[in-house]
Amino acid sequence: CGSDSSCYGPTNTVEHVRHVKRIQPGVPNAAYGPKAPLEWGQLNFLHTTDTHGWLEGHLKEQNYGADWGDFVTFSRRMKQTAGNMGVDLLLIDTGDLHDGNGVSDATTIDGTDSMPIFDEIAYDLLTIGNHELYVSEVAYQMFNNWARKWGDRYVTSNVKAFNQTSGQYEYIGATHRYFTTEKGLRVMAFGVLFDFTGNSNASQVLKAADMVKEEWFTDAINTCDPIDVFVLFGHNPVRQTDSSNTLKTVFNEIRKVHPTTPIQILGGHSHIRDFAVYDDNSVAIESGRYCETLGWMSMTGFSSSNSAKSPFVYSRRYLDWNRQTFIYHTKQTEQAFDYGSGLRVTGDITKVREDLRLGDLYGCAPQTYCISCVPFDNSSNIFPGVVVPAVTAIVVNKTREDKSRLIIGNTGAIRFDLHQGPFTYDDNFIVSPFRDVFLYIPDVPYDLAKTVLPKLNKGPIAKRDLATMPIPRDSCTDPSLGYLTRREMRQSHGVVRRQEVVTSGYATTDDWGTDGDDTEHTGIPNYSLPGYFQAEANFPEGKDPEVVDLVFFDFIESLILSDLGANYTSDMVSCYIDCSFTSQDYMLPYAKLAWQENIDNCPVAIQ
Ligand SMILES: O=c1ccn([C@@H]2O[C@H](COP(=O)(O)O)[C@@H](O)[C@H]2O)c(=O)[nH]1
Ligand SMILES: [Zn+2]
Ligand SMILES: [Zn+2]
Repeated sequence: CGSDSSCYGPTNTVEHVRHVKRIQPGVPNAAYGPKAPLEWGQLNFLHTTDTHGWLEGHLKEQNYGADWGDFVTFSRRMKQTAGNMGVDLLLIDTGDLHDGNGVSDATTIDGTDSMPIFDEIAYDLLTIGNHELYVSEVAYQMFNNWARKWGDRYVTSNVKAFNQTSGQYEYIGATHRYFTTEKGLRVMAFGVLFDFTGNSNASQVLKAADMVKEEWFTDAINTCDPIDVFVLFGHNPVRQTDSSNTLKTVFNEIRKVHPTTPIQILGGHSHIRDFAVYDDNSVAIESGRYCETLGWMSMTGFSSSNSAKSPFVYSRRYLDWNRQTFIYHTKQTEQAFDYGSGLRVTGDITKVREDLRLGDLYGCAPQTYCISCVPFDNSSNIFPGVVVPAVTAIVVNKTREDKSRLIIGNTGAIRFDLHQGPFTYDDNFIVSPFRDVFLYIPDVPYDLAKTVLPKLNKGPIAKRDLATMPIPRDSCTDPSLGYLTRREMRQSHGVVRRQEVVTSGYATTDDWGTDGDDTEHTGIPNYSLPGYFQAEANFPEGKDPEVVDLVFFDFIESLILSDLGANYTSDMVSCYIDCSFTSQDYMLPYAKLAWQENIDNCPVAIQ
């Protein structure tokens, strides 16, 4: 039926409107906490993205202190509310489930212990992130276990995995999902990853421009089955930031056939809160990162026969991930909120943390070091304050320790601020989660080696986080807490207490202005940082070395070789300490070396 309007006829025709309308947000509540109840519509969305294993919540930041068990309870209560109101609520995740926390990364294969916890949410739609594709074992875990379990709810429209049995690349999840909501809306969903190229050969990422030419896709958008709304969700920033973004490509193809059918878009990957208006009948939300944010979007405008009667009205909100938020929006009390299911999940997380010994203490960090809350050269910045001294002291090949060395890394490898107080096994993964091997080229002339960092910092970045980071203000110390066990933290700090103050946190500006944050915050300083850092180690005093061992992460090997020029090739590169010594392995020895003062009485700083 192609672009013949009879094919998608009366079920989704809309009157044209000039502007996408929205429900006016409520009047802010003066007290700290959510400002007003959520604006429910006929079709509502709760959105998680880039959780990166933070299922335990943020043990040192009470504003993000809820754990996945709290979210299990919240999501179930919200589904019930939707049922009581006679409206639909879809739960959607847009990928990056690993790399960022001990719960997901302290097992031999990332996700072994965290994925069963993640599975406790009744998601309607999930899609894949790039962090499910760097390591073959992880990609196969998604392909062989979770894609099977999630069935057609796992939509990976442009991602395939190599099936060792058939010898073919096959879609990891479903190509698309056509389904009818409980209230009868007919939904066509596509889940697209950005044009990612850093995957292992266990997977294949189709460029979106090619994906939209696939027969299954043209069939799906030209189907004679009625479509009331498209859900275009993907591991992709909602704002077109660079050419690898694929949402707009797919959006444009849908619009060629369905000029006015609503397209609700949910994105991720750049770790920010954002909301973008695509056209009169299409809006897009992006919901942050690391279980700091839960995204909310609603729309109203379908008639009783599900046909759209424009203008649609929309709302969007970025919820802070804490129990106070969850309790407020479910109209519960602290005592009445929990469900057994949520408490069981909290217990499961505690057990995983104990089994993996994530609370084991390695040092007592004397202060907080952040990634971008102070300038890159400030002594409280994590690069000069921690990363450079740590790699200088720890990344040493004993057989070459007398050599001068330059150690270069991408700043994107450091994923989170390091908080003052106990530095645990978990914090190692929180700060430096990747298993990027330290490689090296021996005896590179220093005059050449010293040109690499400036060249890297002028060239394209092995993408770093765009997200803003919270800074520790109003920190309070509680010396009664020694080790960071989940239970202790929850008892003492798991609940955000209402205070008559506006605290620091996300203050978001998006296409609709500045009223999207569910709880008002004063904002967070966010200094730009270069794409790469460098440490100089064992340099002679007062003069330059003649040659250096040039040490770097395997993640940036190709960039380093291209900056060194044609005389340097990959056969000159080998593992520096050994091939199992990675970016997960230098922080713990450094904590043992540098942060033993106050170790027996290390105060926990809760922000
Ligand atoms: O082995 C790795 C893998 C990734 N990185 C860094 O992470 C970002 C991507 O993270 P998102 O959560 O998808 O934004 C990548 O650009 C690198 O900066 C790494 O350092 N090592
Ligand atoms: Zn991510
Ligand atoms: Zn990503």
